[in-house]
Amino acid sequence: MLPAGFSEKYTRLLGTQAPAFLASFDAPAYSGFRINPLRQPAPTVNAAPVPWSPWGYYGKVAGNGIDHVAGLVYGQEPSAQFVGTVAAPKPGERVLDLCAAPGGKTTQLASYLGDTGVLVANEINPGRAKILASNVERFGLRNVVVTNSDPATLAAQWPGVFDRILVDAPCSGEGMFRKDPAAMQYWTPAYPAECARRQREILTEAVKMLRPGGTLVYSTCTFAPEEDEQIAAWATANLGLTLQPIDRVAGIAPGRPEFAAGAADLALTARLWPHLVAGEGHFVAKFQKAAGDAPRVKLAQPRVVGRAEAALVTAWWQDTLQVPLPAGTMYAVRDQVFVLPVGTPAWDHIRVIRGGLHLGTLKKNRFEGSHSLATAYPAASFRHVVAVTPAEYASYRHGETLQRATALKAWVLLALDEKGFALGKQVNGTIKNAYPKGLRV
Ligand SMILES: C[S@@+](CC[C@H](N)C(=O)[O-])C[C@H]1O[C@@H](n2cnc3c(N)ncnc32)[C@H](O)[C@@H]1O
Repeated sequence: MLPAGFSEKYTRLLGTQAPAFLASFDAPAYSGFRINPLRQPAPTVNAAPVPWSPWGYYGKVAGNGIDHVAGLVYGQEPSAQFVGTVAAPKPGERVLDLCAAPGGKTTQLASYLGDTGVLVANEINPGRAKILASNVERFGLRNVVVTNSDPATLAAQWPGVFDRILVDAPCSGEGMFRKDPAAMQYWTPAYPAECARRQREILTEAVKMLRPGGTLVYSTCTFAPEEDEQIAAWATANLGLTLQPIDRVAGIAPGRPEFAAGAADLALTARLWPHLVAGEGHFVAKFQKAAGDAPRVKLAQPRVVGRAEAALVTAWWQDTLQVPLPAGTMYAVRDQVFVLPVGTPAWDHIRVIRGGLHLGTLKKNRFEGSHSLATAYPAASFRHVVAVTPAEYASYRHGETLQRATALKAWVLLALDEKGFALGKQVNGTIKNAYPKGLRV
């Protein structure tokens, strides 16, 4: 049942449209997924496309299925996919996804960037930041830096640094009531105003990090005018931002100027109403920051790996993969080796969870490649690919070893249906399990 006060509020706001809006809560929620355009092979999809999302489809993905585990798909509610479509980074840009966990929009923004530029995906909550990093790894992303800091700390370090910023704000979540009824328990008539206070704080910091002329996309999954048009009106009045038009398709409605002070430009924002689109509730606004002189960006300078360490990495790589080591600075954090995405800004005061592609771990006189490589590179990039059966796939993900009667002694990629999902070390006919403990099921 909808919370007390909610139906009255929207009956008042929506007038003749209110019955259709309220009736939509009795219909089932939509689910969707996106395929990963950066990975091969593309999964076989037998589903209707989401009209506003280039890689999006209606339907569910199985969490333990190979397409999900191998990072070929990401489950994401269809309306949420519109946010990435509006943000659509251009190749080579430096992009910030400020409120990023669990990573739906991050993985979508990365699909636009391809393997170019740098995407900083930040999440304030430490537990959620780990989930974000895990999804970035599963999706095989190489040019993503995952951070776990608050917006003010980031803004102090990164003034004017980003070409494009997404603020997918924490909100009252009214648009998800149908998908996740538990979200209703937090709702009170005063909750949207509380959320709006936090959204203004986040946007105040976000805009400091945007370069002059840069693009900021703000989104919520709520219907509340306090968090939608009223925030957009406040941002244009106070943050030097100008609203930009959004291409609306398939029932996506314009924002409602009358829900705020009435400024006509609020109609440039977009609303996804569940009685008008095949999806849940969402709001999106796209802004441009006033032009000006771009500040000089100080780039990250982590500890570059020494010659002897680099030789260990290169030897392991050449034994295991038949594509070149990725371009970019190879650096180490203690014994962990990463490749820094080109253009990564200096991160001295920021908590970095994953700074680009994780190559692996330096051990005594040897190197061991990271699980990340299993999804960052297609099967054809590996020298040794071991095809597994569905039963072996399940047992390996459980932590078991596998047997193969060959004399091969090498790191191998394990693949189900040619979809790589894990590395393993084959010695004396046994493939030792290298599946990360945190991912075992
Ligand atoms: C709507 S969710 C983000 C969903 C994500 N963009 C996605 O597509 O998977 C909002 C996120 O903002 C985070 N958050 C909460 N308070 C915040 C704050 N004060 N500053 C920045 N982020 C915050 C929450 O932890 C949550 O992960």
